[in-house]
Amino acid sequence: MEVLGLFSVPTWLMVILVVIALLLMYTIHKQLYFKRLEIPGPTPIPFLGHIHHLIRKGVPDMDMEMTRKYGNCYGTFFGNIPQLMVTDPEMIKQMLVKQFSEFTDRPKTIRITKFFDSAITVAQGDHWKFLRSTLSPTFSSNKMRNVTFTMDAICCTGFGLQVDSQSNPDDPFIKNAKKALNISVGNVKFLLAAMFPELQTFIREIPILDQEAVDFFIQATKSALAERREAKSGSYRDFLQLMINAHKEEGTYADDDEENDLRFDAYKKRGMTDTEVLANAIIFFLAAFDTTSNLLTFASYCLATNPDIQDRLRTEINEELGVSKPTYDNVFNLTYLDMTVNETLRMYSPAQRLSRMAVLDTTLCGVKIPKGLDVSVSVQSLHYDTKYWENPQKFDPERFSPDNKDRIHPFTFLPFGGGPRNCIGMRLALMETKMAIAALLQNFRILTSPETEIPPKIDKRRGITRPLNGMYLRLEAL
Ligand code: HEM
Repeated sequence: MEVLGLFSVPTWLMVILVVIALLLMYTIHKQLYFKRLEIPGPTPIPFLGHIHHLIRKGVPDMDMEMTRKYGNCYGTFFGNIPQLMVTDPEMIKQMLVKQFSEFTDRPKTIRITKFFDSAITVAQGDHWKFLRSTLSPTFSSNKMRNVTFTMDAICCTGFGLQVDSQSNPDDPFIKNAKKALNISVGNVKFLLAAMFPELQTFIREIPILDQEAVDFFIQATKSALAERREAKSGSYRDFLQLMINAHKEEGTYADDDEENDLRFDAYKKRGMTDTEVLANAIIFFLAAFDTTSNLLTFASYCLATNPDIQDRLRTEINEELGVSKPTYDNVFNLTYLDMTVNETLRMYSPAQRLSRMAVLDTTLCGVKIPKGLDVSVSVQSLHYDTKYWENPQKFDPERFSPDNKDRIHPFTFLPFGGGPRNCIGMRLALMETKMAIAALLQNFRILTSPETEIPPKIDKRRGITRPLNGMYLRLEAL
């Protein structure tokens, strides 16, 4: 093929060059998104955006570095998908609470599977509203009074199954929970979806969760469901039963394939489908297990490395509880325990980001936000910002004392998110963690060992803050 009559290029080469040029124009157009909105941010790499930073540094470190460089509101790219990062407390309050109706949904940056579209964490609009109002009663204080420690509690509140995580670390529930959460982003379909978001309509399944483990939970929940339906007894009081009741009450049980009316009333009428029951049972389990167990791990580490704080906490527990077992009611009266858990959540927040999506064109404190934009909050940047926390690297429960608590700048401490779409399991998580710490300190002294990593290295490639090399501590019986 002649080019401008000057030289000739083989047709196949010409086609390749044109395709490359078109692809470059595509990615440049996508990545000029924040320039068009006049929002600052680091220069993205064509197609990858800032994925390379995420892989190299992990979410918390990347967010902190970028916040230092670009301030409280800047744009980044996950592939070609724009993400607005916000750490301004006023903007966060507007988005999570005051303008909630404009930010009701989480972004579906990458659609994992159709199956998980039915999960409360992912569901949108009226569908989410229906799921949230159906599932919320599970976490009433009466329910909380009847449960015990993390894995057992979640299996018990969620599935009505007996799991003994304390004495059997090989329990299939534990093994599969750990496996399911080994989320991998180095997957070709996942990267393609990030580079060409439009392809997501065609790429229906992006298996970033371990499918074998997900199948394990699907089977476990199906058996629990079948058992309930056969037994027809009203003795179960967990959330699986609540979900089953949700469609029994209304009588009109919908087919999973049926196209449902998106109005809230229509959802209420049709009750929950089998897929919704299954997806939510699994999501509750996954959302609950790793977060709570890591909070407990880091709380134990903080107490082991701060023996004076541990002694003061034990004194409070002994004075208030004596030899009584920790319960829902008595642990929530322990002020210093609350301060210690909050400070652990500040330093080692299991959740690293909160995300919302604009459901319409709007503005947030004067910043123009187009419909569909992912707006994310970096929890770690907020929790370590020297503007709000003096000497943030220091473990200091006094920050949360009754005297100091009121001085904490609102919307700078967000371990459980905020607004109507905050963590539905917050009370359960706090109760389990506080009961576990109280029981531990009544019976043991928590000590470091020669293997304890101080400070612990954090696994940066996971969505949840956890120690990279496990946590080695010693327990000395009292
Ligand atoms: C220390 C433990 C936990 C932490 C730090 C934590 C943190 C969070 C955070 C930050 C969010 C996002 C909130 C937002 O976007 O504003 C969230 C959502 C959620 N959490 Fe938790 N969580 C914990 C334990 C649990 C437990 C025990 C359960 C259930 C048994 C649970 C179930 C959920 C669900 C279902 C959502 C989505 C809520 C919705 O979209 O309506 N979490 N959690």
